[in-house]
Parts: sequence; C-alpha cells; structure tokens
Amino acid sequence: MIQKKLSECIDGLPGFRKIGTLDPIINNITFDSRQVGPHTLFVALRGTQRDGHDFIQAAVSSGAASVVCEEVAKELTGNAVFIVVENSRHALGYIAGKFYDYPSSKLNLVGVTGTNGKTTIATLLYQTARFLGFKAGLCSTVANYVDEEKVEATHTTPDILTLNRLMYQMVEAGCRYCFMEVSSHAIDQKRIDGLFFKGGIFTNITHEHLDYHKTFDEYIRVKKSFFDDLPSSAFALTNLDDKHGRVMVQNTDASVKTFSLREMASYRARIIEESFEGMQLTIDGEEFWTPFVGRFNASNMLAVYGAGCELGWSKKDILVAMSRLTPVNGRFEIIRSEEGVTAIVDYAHTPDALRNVLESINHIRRPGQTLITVVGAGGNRDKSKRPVMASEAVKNSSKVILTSDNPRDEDPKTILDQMMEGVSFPERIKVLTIVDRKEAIRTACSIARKGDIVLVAGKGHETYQEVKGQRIHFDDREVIREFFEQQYK
Ligand SMILES: CC(=O)N[C@H]1[C@@H](OP(=O)(O)OP(=O)(O)OC[C@H]2O[C@@H](n3ccc(=O)[nH]c3=O)[C@H](O)[C@@H]2O)O[C@H](CO)[C@@H](O)[C@@H]1O[C@H](C)C(=O)N[C@@H](C)C(=O)N[C@H](CCC(=O)O)C(=O)O
Ligand SMILES: Nc1ncnc2c1ncn2[C@@H]1O[C@H](COP(=O)(O)OP(=O)(O)OP(=O)(O)O)[C@@H](O)[C@H]1O
Ligand SMILES: N[C@H](CCC[C@H](N)C(=O)O)C(=O)O
Ligand SMILES: [Mg+2]
Repeated sequence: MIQKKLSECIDGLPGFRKIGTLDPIINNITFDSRQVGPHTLFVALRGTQRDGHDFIQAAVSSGAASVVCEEVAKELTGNAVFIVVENSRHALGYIAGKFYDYPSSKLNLVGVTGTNGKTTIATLLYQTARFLGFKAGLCSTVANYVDEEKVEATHTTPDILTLNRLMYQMVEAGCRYCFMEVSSHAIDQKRIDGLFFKGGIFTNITHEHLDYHKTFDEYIRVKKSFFDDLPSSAFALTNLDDKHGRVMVQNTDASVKTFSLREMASYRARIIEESFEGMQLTIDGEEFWTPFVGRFNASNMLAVYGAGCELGWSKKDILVAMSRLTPVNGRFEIIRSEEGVTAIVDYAHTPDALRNVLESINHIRRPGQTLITVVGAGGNRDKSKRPVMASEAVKNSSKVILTSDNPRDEDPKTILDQMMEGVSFPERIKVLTIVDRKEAIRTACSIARKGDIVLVAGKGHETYQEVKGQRIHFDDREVIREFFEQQYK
C-alpha cells in the first residue's frame, strides 16, 4: 500500500493555502465522498450534475484526513486539514501523479485522440508492441490491460486517479509502453492533467458529443488543447486526410509528423486490393496484407505504423507485426451464416463512422447483394446526430431498420422519431422502425437472402443495453449467431 505524508503529496503544488497544522498520513485519494475512510485525501470537484463541495462535510464525517477544495464553508466541523486551491481538477492531476511517483514519466505514453479510430489504433499499437516482445499497457473503451492482465474499463479515458494507478501497476509489471485513448470529455475534465506524454495521435474530428461541448468549434478547441500541451520531447502525429489535421498541431511544441492516404506526408500508404477478408496495402513502399477492411482502417494502420516508427521500432519489424494483428472486438466483426448471409457488427455510433463503414461495404459488395442496416442512437447523448445517422444509413443501404441503441433515460420511441426526421418522405419506404433491438436484428437476418449483407451498427463490443440506469445483458453478435443457428436447424 502506498503511504505518504500530506506534505509530500502537495509538495510543489502551485498557489495553495493550507488550513490546519497537522501533516497526516495519506494512503488513499478519492473525489467521491462515498469512498472516504481514515487516511483519505478527499478532492472536491465541481461536476456536471453535482458539486463535490457539497459533500465535504460527509467526507470529513467519514474520517477524511485532508480535503482539497476551491472554497471552505464556515460551518464545517471536524479536524481535517484543508488545502484550498484555485482549480481542484488541476490539483487532483498534480497530486495523483505525485502520490503514484509519476508512473507516466517511466513509460512511453502515447495518447490517441479524435472522434473515431481511437480504440482501434490504441489497441493495435498495444498488440504490435507486445508482438515485438515489449511489455505494454492499454487504456481503452473496450478494456484496460496491465501487460496481459485485463482490467474492466468503465470509460474511454478513466479518471486521473485510475489512470495513475493503472500506470503505476504497468511500471511495477515492467511495461515500457502505454497506449491510451484520450476522449474530449477527459481533456475537458482534466482527466489527463499531469501525465507525461511521449506522443499524441490525431485521427479525425466529425460530428459527436455536441450535447457536451455545445459547438463544433469548442469540440475542436478541446481536442486541440491536448496537442497544445504536449512537450517538445513528444511527437504529434496527425492525419492530413482530415480537414482539421493541420489545425490540431499548429501550436504544439511537439515534433509534428503527418500521415496520409492522399498527399505528401511523413507516412504514406496506398490500398492495392480490398475484400471482406482484408486489404493489400503498401506502406513506405513495402507491400503487406492486413485482415482489416475499409479505407478508414488503412488510415488507422498507417497511424500505427507512423507511431511505431516515432517510438524507434524497426520499420520491417512493425510491418511483420502489423500483418499478424487481430481485429478489434466489435469493430467490423464478420459472422457468416450457413445460408450465405454476411452479418457485420460494428461500433459505428457517429454519422462519419457509419458513412465510412457503409462506404467500405459498398465498395466491396457486388451488384445484386442487398445491404440491410440495423442502427439506432444512444439516449442521453447528442440528439443532433440522430437524424444525420439515419440519413447516412438510408443513403448508403438498400434497406434500413431503425432500432434502439442504449436508450438510457430516454423514451426509445422518441429517439426513433428524431432519427426519422433525417429521412425524406420518398426514402421512408426503405425504412422500418422496430424498437426492440433483438427483434430488429432478427428481422434483418430473416429478410436477408444468400449473398446479402446485414450491418448491425452502434454497439460493437458492448455486452449490455443500458435502460433507465440498468445494464441488461445484450450482445449483437450473440443475437445474430443464435438466429443463424436456429435458421439452419
Ligand atoms: C458527463 C461526464 O463525463 N461525467 C463524468 C464526470 O462526472 P461529473 O464530474 O460530472 O460528476 P457529478 O455526478 O456531477 O459529481 C461531481 C462530483 O461530486 C462527487 N460526489 C457525488 C455524489 C456524492 O454523494 N459524493 C460525491 O463526492 C462525484 O464523485 C464528483 O467528483 O466524472 C466522473 C468521474 O470521472 C465520470 O464517471 C462521469 O462519467 C459519466 C458516468 C459518463 O457517462 N461519461 C461519459 C459521457 C464519458 O466520459 N465519455 C467519454 C467519451 C466517450 C467516447 O469515447 O466518445 C469517456 O471518456 O468515456
Ligand atoms: N479512422 C477512422 N475514421 C472513421 N471511422 C472510423 C475510423 N476507425 C474506426 N472507425 C469507425 O468508428 C467506429 C469506432 O471505432 P473506434 O472504436 O476505434 O473509435 P473510438 O474513437 O475509440 O470511439 P469512442 O469515441 O466511442 O471511444 C468503428 O467501429 C468504425 O465504424
Ligand atoms: N463513448 C460513446 C459510446 C457510444 C456508444 C453507443 N452505443 C451509445 O450508447 O450511444 C458515448 O458514451 O457516447
Ligand atoms: Mg474508443
């Protein structure tokens, strides 16, 4: 167990005011009053729903040894030592690093940001590093890994305490590398404050999370601030095929490197051949086969290659490793029926991802093969993407079944109505709405004939459906397999 004196935890913290004379032992840090016990340092954060300052008394009553906060209420009772700071979130990042002895500085930490492709790139980098014989860690939407030990993920980017704890474990396990997704929520909420990055990768930025960021400009500003804050010792690898690729790195001190499938760049690739089995690519003049499908995945592969080169790995070794990579859970996962139907489960939950996946399928499918798309949109999330996702689905598919994703606290029927608003009247003939996702998937599979393709989009690796605060077991792949097996009997 880590134990430190409070003075060690806050040593060097800029501009704090201490109230109290004691220097208690700290063996736990939390920002949740419900997790407080003796020797705990409680950090009060102002959140989106609640204000942690309202729980200071509860934390102190539960025995908190110290409280970091932005203001202290006069009527508080107890004998905790107060550390008053200007910004508690920033202080938390600093203290978390200090408490765990800055594990990120002992790893080569690479952060991947962008609307789509983060999980894919971070996971493939982790796989590549391990293939090359290095111990490595991963922080991703699907799962976290401390070398080969899996740690369940709750967020795309965990909070800063969890991150430091995971990285501390990675260092203890002998890891040299850590690959992590950096979500825009995490940047905004300072969940990555105080981390030492060796590199940053930008994938793309398109419509997403406007419920949180309000405007696209603000979403861009937040993503860009990740690169603005990178040190000069880091690399910033950006995608020139995205309209905002150059803007992202225009104010960074990091060494800027670029990748592109279209124009001159530090790292370039070309697709030679594509099928549902994979792609033949050339990268840096070397030809190789990858089991991934779609132009967007060629871009992801190139980012992996570029980052590997920036980390000093041998080009040949990277390419050998990359040809052996295995697909990422729930990303373009193919399930074939005995009847000759191809079902594809994919995590596309943004308009751009959906368009990309559909375009990739359309590029490969032959005339006569019908494409049936099953898709929904999450509740308690960006409402403005709903009609756009429906419109993309209808534009690029033969038939569409609109259904529920994770409705969360919303009425699933209302979400479907909002999706329908993106479908013009003449096109509505192509669309069915079925609220029950299982029924929607089964209907799509039963309409499909030999050679047809069913795309089930939005939930990918997820093994649950979130309805009114409850997670009910649900797995798109299970539903498809079960249907295909019954059909064959
Ligand atoms: C909107 C959002 O991002 N919320 C995240 C945020 O919560 P918050 O700061 O708003 O918390 P809050 O509920 O307002 O509470 C404020 C403070 O009071 C404290 N509190 C509260 C109650 C109490 O009794 N005692 C107490 O101390 C809370 O612990 C918190 O510190 O910080 C929490 C701790 O890190 C997160 O768990 C929480 O994620 C929620 C569950 C969530 O759904 N987040 C999603 C949107 C998210 O973060 N997604 C991104 C990107 C997804 C992508 O890949 O596109 C991700 O990185 O996963
Ligand atoms: N480079 C890319 N450009 C556009 N779309 C992509 C790209 N890579 C993957 N996708 C699409 O986006 C979906 C999500 O991919 P991935 O999980 O890698 O993204 P992510 O950025 O981690 O998403 P999240 O924000 O939910 O964590 C994939 O299932 C695929 O449909
Ligand atoms: N990280 C994204 C995932 C969305 C996945 C989709 N299935 C949904 O629930 O909307 C979010 O939390 O917004
Ligand atoms: Mg992800």
